[in-house]
Amino acid sequence: MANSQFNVHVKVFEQDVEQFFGSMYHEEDDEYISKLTSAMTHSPNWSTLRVTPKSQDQEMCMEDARDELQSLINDDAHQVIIHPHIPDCLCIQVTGPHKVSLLSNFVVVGKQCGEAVLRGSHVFAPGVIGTSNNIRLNEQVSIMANIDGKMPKGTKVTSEQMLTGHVHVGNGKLLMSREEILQKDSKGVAIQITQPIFNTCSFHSFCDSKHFHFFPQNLPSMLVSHLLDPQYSDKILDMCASPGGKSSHIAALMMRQPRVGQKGQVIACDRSANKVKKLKELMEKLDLSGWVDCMVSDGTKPHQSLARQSFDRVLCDAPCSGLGQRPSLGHTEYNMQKLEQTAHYQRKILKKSVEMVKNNGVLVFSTCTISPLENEENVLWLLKEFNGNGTSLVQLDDIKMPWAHKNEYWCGGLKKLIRDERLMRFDPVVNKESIGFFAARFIVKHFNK
Ligand SMILES: C[S@@+](CC[C@H](N)C(=O)[O-])C[C@H]1O[C@@H](n2cnc3c(N)ncnc32)[C@H](O)[C@@H]1O
Repeated sequence: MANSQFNVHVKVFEQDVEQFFGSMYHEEDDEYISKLTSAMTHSPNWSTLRVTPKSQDQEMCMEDARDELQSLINDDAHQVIIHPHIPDCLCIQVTGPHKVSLLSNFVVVGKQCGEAVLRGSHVFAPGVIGTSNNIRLNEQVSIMANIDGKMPKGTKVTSEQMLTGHVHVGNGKLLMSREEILQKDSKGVAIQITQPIFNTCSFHSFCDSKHFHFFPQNLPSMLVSHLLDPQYSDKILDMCASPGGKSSHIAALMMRQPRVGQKGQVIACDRSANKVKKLKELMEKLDLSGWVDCMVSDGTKPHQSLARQSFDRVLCDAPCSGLGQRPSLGHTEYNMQKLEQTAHYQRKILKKSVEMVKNNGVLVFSTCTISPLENEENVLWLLKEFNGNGTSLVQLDDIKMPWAHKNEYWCGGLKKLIRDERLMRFDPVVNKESIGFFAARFIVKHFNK
């Protein structure tokens, strides 16, 4: 049963951030902010997986991929659909919010764990903070997410404590005793979700059928690699590549392009050595090591082995505030000052990204946030910084963007850009199918003097 009462009373954004968004998004809809905060606590209504044939020589037949995924899921309630516009995307509908009854016994989890449950995960032992008294193995319990983060681990919790500061995120079956769950270094699934608020098939890592890899990836992230439009012989730089979703997608697209010229290459960089190690492991698992080279490189000062103006295409999928991620139980770690700092940091990486692109090459910039400081404002900054008066000119590419924002929530100079439909902006209020996201594609020219 759908629960129209799923109005989670959490503060989604800090007050100054909410005020700022309010000042940016107001013209046609003065209820926009309340719609936005409600949308942020809800799940997108599709789960999406990217499909890649396991062998380079195998044809990409989406009907076969859909059938193989459907049999892998083995559940008629979750129908797999081929996305009507994205050639390598399969979708599974998310239903909800469902009405789930509050039970007398419960387990309290941290905010992040609660968000993971809303996104389809079971509860893993490290995410548990406390429990009600006398919970028993195999019984049904309610899962309550602690929002303020103030409850100490190991608390025996009373129902009165649940009246404020907690959100009911689903019910499940207890698979471990209280002692097992709360002991140090406890691992594994502690509660198996049986009654989710949002119901979907959840995939936490990629899975395989006989002929296909299925890689869980959100819909706009998939579009980014299509926007980059990699060709078979391209040399491509991914400035911020971990955990590797887009690098692996770019390589998968490249290898299926007409084989003109020499085989190309993706250089997948990240600042963190540990993340680069995991990136390499992922590329090996996906049989992409022959296409993707992974290296430690800080985007604010790229590694000296990476020659300037040598890449056909550069992706700057910048570290961001993540304010588009949903369902969310609050993005309150970001105030305006932090948003400004994040946008500033992105500019440093963007500037270096421009330097790495060949003359007449392509740059794609993307974030998973809805903060205009990091998105539209950074686009305006980039166009001004490289306006051709110096040694480089950066221009928005003259293509119509899929999913460009058609509604004019934006004011001032930004509105013109939106009208031009040259920015891809997923808005959680408008785009029910996805998280909040942003991307833009540029052509870079250099005048070497
Ligand atoms: C949005 S994530 C990238 C997601 C990735 N493109 C994908 O599709 O899987 C941003 C990444 O940037 C990395 N990062 C942060 N600062 C960086 C820097 N100065 N240079 C390179 N990478 C950086 C972080 O480690 C993080 O993994």
